[in-house]
Amino acid sequence: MAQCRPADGSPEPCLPAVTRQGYRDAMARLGAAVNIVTTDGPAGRHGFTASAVCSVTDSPPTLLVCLNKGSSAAGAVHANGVVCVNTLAAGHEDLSNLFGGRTPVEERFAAARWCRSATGAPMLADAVVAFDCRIVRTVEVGTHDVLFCEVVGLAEGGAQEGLIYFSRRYHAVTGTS
Ligand SMILES: NC(=O)C1=CN([C@@H]2O[C@H](COP(=O)(O)OP(=O)(O)OC[C@H]3O[C@@H](n4cnc5c(N)ncnc54)[C@H](O)[C@@H]3O)[C@@H](O)[C@H]2O)C=CC1
Ligand SMILES: Cc1cc2nc3c(=O)[nH]c(=O)nc-3n(C[C@H](O)[C@H](O)[C@H](O)COP(=O)(O)O)c2cc1C
Repeated sequence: MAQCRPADGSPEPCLPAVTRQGYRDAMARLGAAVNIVTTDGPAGRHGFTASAVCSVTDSPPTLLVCLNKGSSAAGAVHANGVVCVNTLAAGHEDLSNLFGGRTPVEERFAAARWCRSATGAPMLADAVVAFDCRIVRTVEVGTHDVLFCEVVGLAEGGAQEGLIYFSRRYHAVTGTS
């Protein structure tokens, strides 16, 4: 790596200080699947786009979602206590941008077809895969809440191409050889 100096006993740090923008630029190089995380219940329907989603453990099946505390979806997600993580396919780029902010909730949902999952959270009809979840723990870290979500239902779709967000752009990836 260009910034890494040899370990020659020098007291200087090996890497420069990390700024917020530097961190974001670095994270832009870390490709990730794109998901729409939905919720419904007493606090109403909401949803947001999330790339910060990751598997935690398979026993019990648990994934995590990082949710910005300032998101308009945050109140509903916490109050309802359930989410459906809908993993997007190639062709869902516009839907991802709609759920990516500043669009009224009803406009977001009007742009796709949804089913009701067992928890009540909206499940995207043509998702690559959908994880129906109950939020079992929340940990606050800086600007975000890390939601630990126990998966109580699964639905696999038939899409052949997934969607990856890398270098601030969407890329279709194929699962067939
Ligand atoms: N984890 C998050 O909250 C993420 C938020 N976003 C938001 O979506 C919009 C478009 O994203 P980009 O074009 O990739 O722009 P960007 O240049 O702001 O972000 C580059 C990368 O940095 C990370 N990142 C961005 N904002 C972050 C935040 N507040 N907390 C933690 N990590 C963050 C993500 O990995 C993102 O792909 C931005 O407003 C960005 O803040 C995007 C990806 C993840
Ligand atoms: C590709 C992409 C990935 C995103 N990933 C996340 C994420 O992991 N966590 C998060 O809180 N926000 C993420 N966002 C931003 C939220 O989708 C957005 O802030 C959210 O919809 C709230 O906007 P609102 O307050 O206008 O509703 C992402 C946006 C895009 C476009």
